[in-house]
Amino acid sequence: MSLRVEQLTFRNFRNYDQLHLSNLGDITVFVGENGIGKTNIVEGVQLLTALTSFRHSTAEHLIRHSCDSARLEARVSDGNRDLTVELLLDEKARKYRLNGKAKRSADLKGLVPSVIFTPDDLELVKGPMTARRTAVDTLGSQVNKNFHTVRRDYEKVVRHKNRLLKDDADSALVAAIDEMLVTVGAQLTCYRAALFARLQGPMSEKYRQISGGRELLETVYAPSWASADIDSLCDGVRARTFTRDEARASLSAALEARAAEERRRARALVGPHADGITFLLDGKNASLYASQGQQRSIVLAYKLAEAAVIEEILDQKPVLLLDDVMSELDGRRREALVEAMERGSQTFITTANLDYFDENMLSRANVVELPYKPQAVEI
Ligand SMILES: Nc1ncnc2c1ncn2[C@@H]1O[C@H](COP(=O)(O)OP(=O)(O)OP(=O)(O)O)[C@@H](O)[C@H]1O
Repeated sequence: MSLRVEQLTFRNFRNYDQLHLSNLGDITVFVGENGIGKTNIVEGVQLLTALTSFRHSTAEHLIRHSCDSARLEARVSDGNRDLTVELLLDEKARKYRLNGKAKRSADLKGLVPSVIFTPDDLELVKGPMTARRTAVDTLGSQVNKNFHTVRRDYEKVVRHKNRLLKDDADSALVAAIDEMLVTVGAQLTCYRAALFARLQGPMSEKYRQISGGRELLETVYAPSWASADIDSLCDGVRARTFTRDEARASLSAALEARAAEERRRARALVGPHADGITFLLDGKNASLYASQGQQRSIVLAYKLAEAAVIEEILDQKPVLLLDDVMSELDGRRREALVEAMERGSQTFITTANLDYFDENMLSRANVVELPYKPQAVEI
């Protein structure tokens, strides 16, 4: 059985002086006026489950104004195990503890996975490539600790390389960092490609359900050494996977071919930070051609596929965090979400208006009305 969040306690987190929520059931709906602190709760749960914040918040943002530190705690249980996950924040550090023992965040990844869905997620389709890479990497980090470590190491290598190129450093130094880039970059590319291969099927299938089978959704993962020109990507490339040695060889060749250009532009152009991820609707780039409604459906299909992949890899249903998204979905898309909840994922939902929820769902939910001044909330 999957671990579920049973209790939440926040101290000096965002606008909460104290927040204590107990007896959390399958579905909890937080309802309240704009600016009351609904999203803050979802962010807190994400920090205690996915161990990251979709707002990419710093300690300064997370700690309640004029306080020095914050503490967040989740009691989780699967009926056999009772665990306490804590996050302690101050200006200098972000420390996690499990049952009182200090843990690196990498060690807790995947313990209580979550999938978050917010209105800003439209960026996943219409935003820059980096939004799609980040989404895939965040998922990868939850399902595979090594993915998390390799991605962090890779980011350090690229930062270092960019510094060298900016300083017009000696070519021996650039060659040395390129060697590291090939080793770490090939690993990251292989992890991404493998994860993508798992996501593709469920994503297309969820989209088919949501759209009533009217359009075909495909996803293309193009490593930085391949052409980013969608029109030139044949079916073979769409489905491509490769071994680590093949990735190393392709990365090395691309680095060599573009070395002069990297020197001229004084930045790293080859490597997983330049990989392309594209959604295609009936063969056309969805970022450019899909309507707003189609883009929303792609995001929803992606999120539902994420939940399916997490469950498949970790054998654990992820917690669903739905921040103010019900109002944006039409009946068919809402049904797809409700169906995912009914498959047993614990769900936290925020809304300013309960009218978007059907009676049947509300009757099964724990509805928490946040008070006007929610500094101290005890439920
Ligand atoms: N570090 C902080 N210290 C104190 N208050 C904060 C801090 N960070 C954010 N807030 C407050 O939290 C509130 C916003 O909370 P949140 O984003 O959760 O609102 P919401 O209920 O989701 O609103 P909406 O329905 O408009 O999306 C704002 O009033 C903001 O001033």
